[in-house]
Amino acid sequence: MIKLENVSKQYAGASAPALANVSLSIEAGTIFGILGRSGAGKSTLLRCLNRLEKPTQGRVEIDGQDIVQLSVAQLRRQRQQMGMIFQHFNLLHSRNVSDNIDLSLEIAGVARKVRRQRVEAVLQLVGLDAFAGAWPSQLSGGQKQRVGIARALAAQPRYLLCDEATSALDPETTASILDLLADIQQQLGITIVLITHEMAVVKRICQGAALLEQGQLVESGSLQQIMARKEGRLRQMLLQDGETDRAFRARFHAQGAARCVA
Ligand SMILES: Nc1ncnc2c1ncn2[C@@H]1O[C@H](COP(=O)(O)OP(=O)(O)OP(=O)(O)O)[C@@H](O)[C@H]1O
Repeated sequence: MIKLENVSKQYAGASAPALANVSLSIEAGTIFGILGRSGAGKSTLLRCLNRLEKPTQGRVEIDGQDIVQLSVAQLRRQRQQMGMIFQHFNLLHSRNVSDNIDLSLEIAGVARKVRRQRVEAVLQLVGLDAFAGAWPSQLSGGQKQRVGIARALAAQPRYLLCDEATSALDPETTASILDLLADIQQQLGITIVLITHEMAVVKRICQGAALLEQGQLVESGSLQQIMARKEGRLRQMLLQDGETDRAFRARFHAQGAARCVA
């Protein structure tokens, strides 16, 4: 479980905090979406979860341990629990698919035989077993993101952090990557935290969400809790989204939803 308590982040020289007293919980074994406009503090929040950023104040509890207080050695171990995938994939173009995945394992000191088995297993998991020897330049955007996901999973993390993982992809590819993430969550039981500005992403795969605005938390909770708040902003956003479909409304018994849809 992830628990943030009064987390604030003030960047040096910035006139306003990127995060201001944010408190929220993310249940283990769920997919959780972080929503907000550009500059709302989404990336900063995500980076506080793997301590790429150190909060100026507050607690970031991962499985009961406040990671703000960890030593460098403890932090290195903790980071192995946190896989990350990026909007622009961040693959090394001078390495083939297998070697891109293998690199972080090699750096982590994993034995060659174990690395080979892990690379094979994650390539199979993301449906790219036939592409082990391919070069990044030979892959589509969706395939590149599958490599990014495989690379993150090779270290066997308990958490997968996704920074706008589908923003660079067309709608069809986005859907297939989201379904893959949902599938992986089911198969591995990991917790996935994703940044998105698309309500459709939340509706398709998330069990919980949070909305940030100018560094402040507007609202958070499970989708059930969000949909039960009749005046809630997230409920309104979910129902106003053009893609709102019957299945979603039925899932949360959103009476009066039709009224809300433009
Ligand atoms: N390294 C940094 N140094 C100084 N200010 C920063 C830094 N990173 C982010 N900020 C500022 O903090 C605020 C929140 O940025 P952040 O990137 O977390 O927002 P975001 O919601 O992820 O935005 P986007 O969707 O555009 O990526 C913004 O005002 C941004 O300019």
